[in-house]
Amino acid sequence: MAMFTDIMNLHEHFPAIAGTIALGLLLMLLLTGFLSKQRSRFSRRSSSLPAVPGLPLIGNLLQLKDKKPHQTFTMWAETYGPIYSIRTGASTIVVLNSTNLAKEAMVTKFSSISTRKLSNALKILTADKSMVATSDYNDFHKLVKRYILTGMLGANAQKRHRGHRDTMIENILRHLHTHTQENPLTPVNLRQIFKTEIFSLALKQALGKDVESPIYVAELGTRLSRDEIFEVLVVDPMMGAIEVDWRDFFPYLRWVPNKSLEMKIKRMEMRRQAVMKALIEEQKKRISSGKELNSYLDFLLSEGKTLTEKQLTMLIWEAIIEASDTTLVTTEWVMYELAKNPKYQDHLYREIQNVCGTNKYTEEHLSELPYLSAVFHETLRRHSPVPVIPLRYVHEDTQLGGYDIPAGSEISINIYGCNMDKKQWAEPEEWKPERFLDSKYDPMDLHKTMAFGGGKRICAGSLQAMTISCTAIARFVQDFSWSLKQGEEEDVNTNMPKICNSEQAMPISETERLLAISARLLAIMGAMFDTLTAYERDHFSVGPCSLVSLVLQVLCNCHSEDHVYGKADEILGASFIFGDSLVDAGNNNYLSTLSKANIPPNGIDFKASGGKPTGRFTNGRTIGDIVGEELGQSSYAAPFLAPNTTGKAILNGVNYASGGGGLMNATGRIFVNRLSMDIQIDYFNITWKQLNGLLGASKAREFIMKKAIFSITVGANDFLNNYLFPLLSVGERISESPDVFINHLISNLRGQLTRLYNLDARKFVIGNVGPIGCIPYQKTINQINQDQCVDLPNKLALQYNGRLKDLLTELNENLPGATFVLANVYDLVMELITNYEKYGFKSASKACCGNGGQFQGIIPCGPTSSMCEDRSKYVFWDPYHPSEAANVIIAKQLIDGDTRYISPMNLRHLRDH
Ligand code: HEM
Repeated sequence: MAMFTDIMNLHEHFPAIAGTIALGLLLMLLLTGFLSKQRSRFSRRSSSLPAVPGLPLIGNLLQLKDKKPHQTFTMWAETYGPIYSIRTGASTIVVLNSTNLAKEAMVTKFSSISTRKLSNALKILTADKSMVATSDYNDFHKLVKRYILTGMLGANAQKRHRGHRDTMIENILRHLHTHTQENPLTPVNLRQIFKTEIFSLALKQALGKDVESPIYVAELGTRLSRDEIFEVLVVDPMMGAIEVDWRDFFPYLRWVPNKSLEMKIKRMEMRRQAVMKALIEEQKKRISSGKELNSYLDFLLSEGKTLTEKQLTMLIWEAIIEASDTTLVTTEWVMYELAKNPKYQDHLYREIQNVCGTNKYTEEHLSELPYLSAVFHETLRRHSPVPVIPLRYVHEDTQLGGYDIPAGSEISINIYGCNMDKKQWAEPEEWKPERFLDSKYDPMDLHKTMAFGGGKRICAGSLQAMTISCTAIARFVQDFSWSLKQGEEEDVNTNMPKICNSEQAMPISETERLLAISARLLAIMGAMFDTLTAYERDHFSVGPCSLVSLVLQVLCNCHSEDHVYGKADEILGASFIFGDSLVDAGNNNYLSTLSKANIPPNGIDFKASGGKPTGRFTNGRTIGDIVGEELGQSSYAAPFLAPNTTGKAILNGVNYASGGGGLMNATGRIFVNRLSMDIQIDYFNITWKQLNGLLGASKAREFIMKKAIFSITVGANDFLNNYLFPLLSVGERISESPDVFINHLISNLRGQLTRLYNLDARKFVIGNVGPIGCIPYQKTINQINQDQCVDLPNKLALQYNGRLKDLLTELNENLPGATFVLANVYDLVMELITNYEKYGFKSASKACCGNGGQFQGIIPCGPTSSMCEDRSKYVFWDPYHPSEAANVIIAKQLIDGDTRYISPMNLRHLRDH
């Protein structure tokens, strides 16, 4: 179902990808033979199954642009009937829109339609189906579904977790009361409070304990707060699940690499594994000390002896992520409807009063409150949090609704469509709880609608969802009166779930019960069931990761590094290069970013590419290239994100540097995308695992420790594109003094270097920040003279450099076996700028390539820039970066120079150390 989410994004970004589709069409023509075979097979066997007409090759993708897929499916059902087929790229999907057909697929024909179809991203995120919800229906599924029901979600297990639920409800109520007392006129952010508490419940049920203080995650080498853990375990995987991968639509293009996406997902997976491992290890210690709890982990450790460690981790994670969203979303919708309909709210309030009197509602009351149950089910019907069942795959020929459905088709069960079917529901658009008061419904039946699915794959958490949601609703209505902020009503009716920020939350009405509700209208992603929501769309930007770029990656860029300049006396094994645009060798080519250098005349002097741009932000080689070459490395360290940086290629080292990147994650936001140091190290973690696979654990360790140099060139952007750029970036300067900001930088760097040390790095060279007040950009915007530099940036650089020196001394003392070398780039570049003529330069103030102002320092280098005649005579290539000629001089000093510029030893010594 990530496909559906992809569709939405495809349409939002249509103009940007029009060219892509054109190229895609061409490519597809080559594959026509294959396609026609596929289609004829389908049509021969089910000739009369209605099909929604679409475009050649891409099928119905573009038609899904205006609305959410489940709404479009429902609209199509009016024309084509309750069962029809659509095509999304190369896949044929049979869409079911009525309860009878849904039941036929989920119950009667289950044995032929029980496998799951996952997107590429979901395959990685679910460890290839190692969870109840994403596994195929097989012995593993039966076993783990039994585990989750017995250990956590079944009726008996839920009794054992009663205390946690009561605590959760009391905490939420306490927050609401505090809010209304302290901020009686401000709307409350219900979602925020609920989210925190339900995450706490999920952790207690799954692991036995909430995260109360930051925990140390050994594999990430850092402590993470509870909020950060929520991001890693819940938010990131949900975002990852909806990442666009064109190869999901066109599986025959799976040979086309899409490495930046794969790495992004793998990084999420790696971080999630690391956090889960830390959480589980902590609880294992508790268990081995004899303290057992009623947690799912305790249960699995004693009962699930056949599970691998990875499976166990995935099952615990599943229990956390699946509890964290759908129940909250349903409850929020209920409160929205009650706030919108005071008549229904009063009805419910009176029912609760009649049954509970002055006592607080408890779970035991539910069977006596048919209206409460009706409110819950009507909300599930009208606002199903999982509007489309995760795609199922037909693995043997079958029939549905009398039509032949060939093996290989995908089945999409449109729950929303079933619940809006006019033949089954009178006025389905209306939210009318009383429809469920009809005597034909059993008040305690959990499955009055299809919202929880059906058959053998029916939702395992329905009991928990209903218990929590109904208790929360009853207590909210008992204690508060709820109303909507003016104007919200219309918003919701025209736009399905929409998320509002807290300023948009609704005001309270001043009644006795006092009200508090935010009008945050729900954004949902049912239990990883990748239905694109407003929330996801708000947070998700599709880059031009298109067929064009994918194909170009394969045909050009990725081969530009394929040369070997090899030397017989190969001494340095590998350089692992981290940093910013000063050393980026092309990673940003694979990102949707504004910081790119893969346009001419960048790279004009880069021999290995024949003068074509490679993504380096200079005319030739970077310092990293030159150092590797001089020290005998057999080929340049290739960009991590390049598709062919795999297999043995990584034995020459890998370059993780990214234009715009910094020590802080927020640095370089103005460029939209870039790899911060934290991400770069996460990526090295992936390389580390690959090296282990290639060489075996002990050889890999020796190779990394002895044969590899880790160079780090970073920090300038933290000043230029963060601290000194407060309006466009995060604006640290507004809230922090230079001392505090630099403290943060140093503490980040300490953590990052320690992480690399924990991943076996031993030989480090760290560049300090150059004289950033002397670059053509700064000189131009500050309108100073040729021989002047801007004071503040240089002062900040010097202050940081002083602290960096101390940090490296500290690490040299504290991390046994490691050598941290300081590259004094500041003094080196200053020397070049001050005495440029001595080094054969004609200018040290003007950019060779650029435009704007006295120093050509405003517009970066590109095809329309003016370019100097002799590139070897300029210290600066462009408004920010040194020329290759300057890089050569700097690199030579670092390799063989003395302690003025490189200390305590130069890089040749470091290599042989
Ligand atoms: C209102 C809240 C919820 C709704 C509407 C909902 C809906 C669904 C739906 C539609 C399915 C797919 C069924 C299928 O593929 O046929 C499902 C599966 C599942 N749900 Fe829920 N869910 C909710 C809450 C929860 C909670 C709170 C948990 C656990 C804490 C949970 C755990 C699961 C599991 C483990 C499965 C996989 C079952 C299987 O494949 O056999 N759900 N849910």
